[in-house]
Amino acid sequence: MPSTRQRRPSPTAQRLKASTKDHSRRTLLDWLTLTFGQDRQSLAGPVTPTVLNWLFLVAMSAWIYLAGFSMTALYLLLAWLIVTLIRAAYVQRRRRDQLATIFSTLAPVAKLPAGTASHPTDPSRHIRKIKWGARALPETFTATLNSAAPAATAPLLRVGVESAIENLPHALSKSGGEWLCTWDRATVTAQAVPANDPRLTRKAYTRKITALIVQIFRVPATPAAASGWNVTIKDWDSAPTADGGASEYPTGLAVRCADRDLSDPVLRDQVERQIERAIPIPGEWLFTWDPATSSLSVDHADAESLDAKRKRTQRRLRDDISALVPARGKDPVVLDVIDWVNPEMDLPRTLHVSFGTLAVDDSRLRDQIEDRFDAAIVNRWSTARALFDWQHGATTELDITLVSHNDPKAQQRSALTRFRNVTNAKFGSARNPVTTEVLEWQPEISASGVALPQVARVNFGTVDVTKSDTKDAFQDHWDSIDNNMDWHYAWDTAAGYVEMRAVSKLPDAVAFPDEDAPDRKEIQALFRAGKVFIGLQKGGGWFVWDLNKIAHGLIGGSTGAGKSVLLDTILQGILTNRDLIEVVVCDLKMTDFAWTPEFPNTIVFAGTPQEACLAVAATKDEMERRKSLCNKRGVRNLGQLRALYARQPELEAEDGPCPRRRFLFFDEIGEFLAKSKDKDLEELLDVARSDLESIGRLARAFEINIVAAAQKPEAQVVSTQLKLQMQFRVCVGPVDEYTSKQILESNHGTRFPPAVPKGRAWAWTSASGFHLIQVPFLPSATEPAPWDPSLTIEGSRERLRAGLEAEGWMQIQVANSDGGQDPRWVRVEDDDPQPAIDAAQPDRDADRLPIGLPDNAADAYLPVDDFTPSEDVADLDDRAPLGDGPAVDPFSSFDVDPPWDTSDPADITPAAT
Ligand SMILES: Nc1ncnc2c1ncn2[C@@H]1O[C@H](COP(=O)(O)OP(=O)(O)OP(=O)(O)O)[C@@H](O)[C@H]1O
Repeated sequence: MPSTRQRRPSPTAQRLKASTKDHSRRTLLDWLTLTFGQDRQSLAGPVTPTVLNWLFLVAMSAWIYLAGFSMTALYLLLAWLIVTLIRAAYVQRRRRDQLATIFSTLAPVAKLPAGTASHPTDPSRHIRKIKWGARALPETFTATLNSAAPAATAPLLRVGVESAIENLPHALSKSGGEWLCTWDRATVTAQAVPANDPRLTRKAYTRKITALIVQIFRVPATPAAASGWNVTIKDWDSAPTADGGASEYPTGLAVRCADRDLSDPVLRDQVERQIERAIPIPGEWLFTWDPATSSLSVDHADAESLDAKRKRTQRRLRDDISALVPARGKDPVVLDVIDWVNPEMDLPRTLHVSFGTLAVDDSRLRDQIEDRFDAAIVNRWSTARALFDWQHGATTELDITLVSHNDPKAQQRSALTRFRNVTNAKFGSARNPVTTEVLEWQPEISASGVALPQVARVNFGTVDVTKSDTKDAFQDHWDSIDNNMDWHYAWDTAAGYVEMRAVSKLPDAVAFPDEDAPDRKEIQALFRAGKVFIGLQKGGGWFVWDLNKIAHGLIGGSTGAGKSVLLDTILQGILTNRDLIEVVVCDLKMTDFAWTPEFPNTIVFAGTPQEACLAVAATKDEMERRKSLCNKRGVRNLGQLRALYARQPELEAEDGPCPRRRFLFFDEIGEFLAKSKDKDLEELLDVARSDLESIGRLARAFEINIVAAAQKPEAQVVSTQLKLQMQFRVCVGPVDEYTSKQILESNHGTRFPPAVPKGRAWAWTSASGFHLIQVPFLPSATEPAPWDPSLTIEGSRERLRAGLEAEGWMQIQVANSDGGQDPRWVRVEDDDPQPAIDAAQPDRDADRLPIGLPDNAADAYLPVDDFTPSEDVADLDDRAPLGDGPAVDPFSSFDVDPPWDTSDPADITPAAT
């Protein structure tokens, strides 16, 4: 029987058979897995299809056991089997598709291996713990990233994976739910949550914050660079929303910044501002930077908390100062509060500002920064003031200290600001600013409650300060700073600056010093050196008329202002120095100076115009005599002649004693020189006028000096020629502009402060310019001080008499033309006492009238032994009125108590009385 050989199935048939077998097995597996294990989406509470399937089987088993197997049971079982089989085939296939989708979506970002075409990667090896929901869509799953994936090592880069997950459909997609990702190192668990899940708000915040950190720190997207970065939300809080709900917000962030340098203040500032702007929260973000660990902690604080206030303060001050610096250069302006006034306040005590290499060394810019910053401080804290301490080096640093507005330093600053602004506004311009600096402050606040400089300097830049109008205007302005003191001005017009030093106020009245007072001795020493003390000058020091430089003087002023008193002080020097000086007194009124003939060196007293004309003529002759004497001895002036005689006494023995300095003294010269109706007199006057002009022109070398007083020295009376020679002028008391011009050739006579005290005058020499002075009070006869009757001022007559007595002179009485008697002085040792001037005939007897040198002059006057002034004396009026010294009362030894405490030279504050 032939064996029938069975044919082997074809490969296609074999593959079909195997596939059918696989399919059947997978269908069975799918059915078993889904029906009895994984059909777990909830139908109602804990009831899931799997639970129903198990319940159905249990119920069927119980039924068959109790009722026996029946066809109904069979049909039911078959129906269930078919339904579950179909469901399993459909659901499991869809789930596999979903899993494949999840895998294929995540594989690129999670760097998951895709496998090969023949051996594709099984997605369930990487996507695990899947919980399926409705419509075969995932509800949760876990994926473990490949260690090469950026998100596996760099938390800030997880957003790529999360975004991929968020694109996947899930069981709650339809109802608007979202994926929520939680990370455990490289493992991400995705969970679909409903749209109203509060964690979604946190997710949004976290995502935004992370993106912000990446953006503001420019975190590189490479795993290596980003691995040290992390952002953690420390905690959350919720705030009520407008619709009555509540919304969550983060209350703390911890940012780890790999090895980024966090010490850069600009970066910090930018980060802080951006975080605040991007993540607004109810309250305030506080930033704690730790450059050592490269970490930043951002914490929420109540907006009204101290820390929040301090942060805002620091931020605003930083903005204030930054706004004041022109944005030049790269360096930012960084302000830090170093410490606070006290632990409970947000008022800073010290601040530090770093300007880096910004160009802020221009003093104007610095002043502007200081003024405006100070204004900002005052705006914020009305009682606080800022003090500034600049340090310029490679970088510019500034320490700012806030102090109370009562602090002396603060007052100094605000005073300086005021001076600076006013001075600049008045004298400067935008192109040419005038800068004011205070070199030294007075230690005390002034009576008016402001800080005042002791020494200040104003630099005028290119403003022309050679003009006296500009100088005067500036001095008037500066004088108005305070009424309790004066200023000494030292101008350097070439360099364009003036330095002011606070000095004692010019007193309203001061007595001429007592004869034994040091100031009197100094005045005397000056006089003997040819320097006539005139008065105390405003700004400190004495106004001294140097006869060696300026020969003739004119004193004008309104009646009763103190002209005669000034002339008395000059006469006092003349009459005291009998050995050196002689004087011709012309007093046509015969009132104020009628007492002068009593004294030995009044060689002529002229009381009528004729006498005065004679006196002038005789003085002119004397000038000629002196001139020819000098010519004879080949010297140019009397000083040289005196020196020659000192070297060669035999010459003096031959010529006779060297002539003394002669003063030609006129009271009311205007009245004397005015045109006379008397023809003879007018002829004499004409000669006198021209004699006076030549004396004015030539007499300096021969030591003849004119001192003339006139209320109104009008040009038609006192000739311009003569006035031109009188380069020492004084205007006592205020006068109108016309008179001022007659006296001073300027309007200074109109420029007196209100309530002019007696003896206040403008004095001028061509050498020293104008000075406001106070003439000390010296009456011709002892009388009470007009400003204080309890003080008695010894008159010049009494002083001179005492001096004569002390020197061995004796007063005698001589008959005068009125039948009375006048006093005269004679040397006691003289055999034949002979007064210098006969009282009865003051000028009518040429023999006895010593116009020129009297024959007995050598006996009558003390020897000329100390004429040559010592250097000290010669320099007395050149001394710096105040120098570096304090504001000194130049007549501190006077009887009048000055209105301030002279024991403390720096103290210009009026003493409490
Ligand atoms: N330096 C002074 N200090 C204080 N008081 C003064 C001073 N000078 C003058 N007086 C007061 O003013 C009065 C008038 O002064 P004085 O006689 O010198 O004025 P005068 O200008 O010479 O007036 P006249 O032109 O009328 O002679 C004095 O009696 C005195 O009371």
